[in-house]
Amino acid sequence: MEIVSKKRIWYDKLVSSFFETILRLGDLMQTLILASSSPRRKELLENLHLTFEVCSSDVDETYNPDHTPEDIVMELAKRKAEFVARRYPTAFVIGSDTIVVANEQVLGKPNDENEATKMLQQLSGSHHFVYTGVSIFSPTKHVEFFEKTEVVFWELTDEEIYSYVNTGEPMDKAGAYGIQGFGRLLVKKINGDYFSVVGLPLSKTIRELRMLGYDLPF
Ligand SMILES: Cc1cn([C@H]2C[C@H](O)[C@@H](COP(=O)(O)OP(=O)(O)OP(=O)(O)O)O2)c(=O)[nH]c1=O
Repeated sequence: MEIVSKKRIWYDKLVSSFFETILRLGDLMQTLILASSSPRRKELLENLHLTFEVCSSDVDETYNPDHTPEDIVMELAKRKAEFVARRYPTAFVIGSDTIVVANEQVLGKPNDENEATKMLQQLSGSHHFVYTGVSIFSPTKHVEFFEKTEVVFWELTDEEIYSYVNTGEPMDKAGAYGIQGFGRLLVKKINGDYFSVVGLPLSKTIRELRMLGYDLPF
């Protein structure tokens, strides 16, 4: 009788340590997913030597123009992250969205070179705001936030705008410029987070990830 119960105890211990090991392995294998097709966002995370997957989310990006810019970017970021988080509920998923706001007008990505030229004419010689919304799903929680950065452009000549549009750089970027590329030559100064203009407020995103329980290697 005593032998049976000792065997039982030994067996129970074995089973529980097996499950503990599985749980610990689960913790070790935390998966991070960037829900974006933006090469810039991918590069920003890669520069931190983080291990992550990229999963673009093909969501509808229409929004209610009566909403505030911060609500628009957070809503779109959430849509992107949620789409991927539904498929991978145990992962940490980051979604992000960037828009440019000049004179209360929202500028997204230009549809053609003509539109890019008009956007740059509008930004020339004045200031605008870049809003980036971030939405992060953890296996148990969701957080979202936005960053607002002021960017001031030099007065641009028609030739400058023409040759910048000809580089092709404006075409997949909100406001028709990339501050990380040739577009840096159009910028007189910025007030706020540079990385947010490129598409992902890095330090705040990493801080939020850590608070959600994601183990970072630094
Ligand atoms: C203002 C500015 C925007 N951008 C980019 C960042 C974003 O990629 C893009 C804004 O479009 P988004 O719709 O935010 O992103 P995306 O379509 O490129 O990628 P996804 O929706 O899959 O996440 O503009 C720059 O790269 N540099 C800049 O200076």
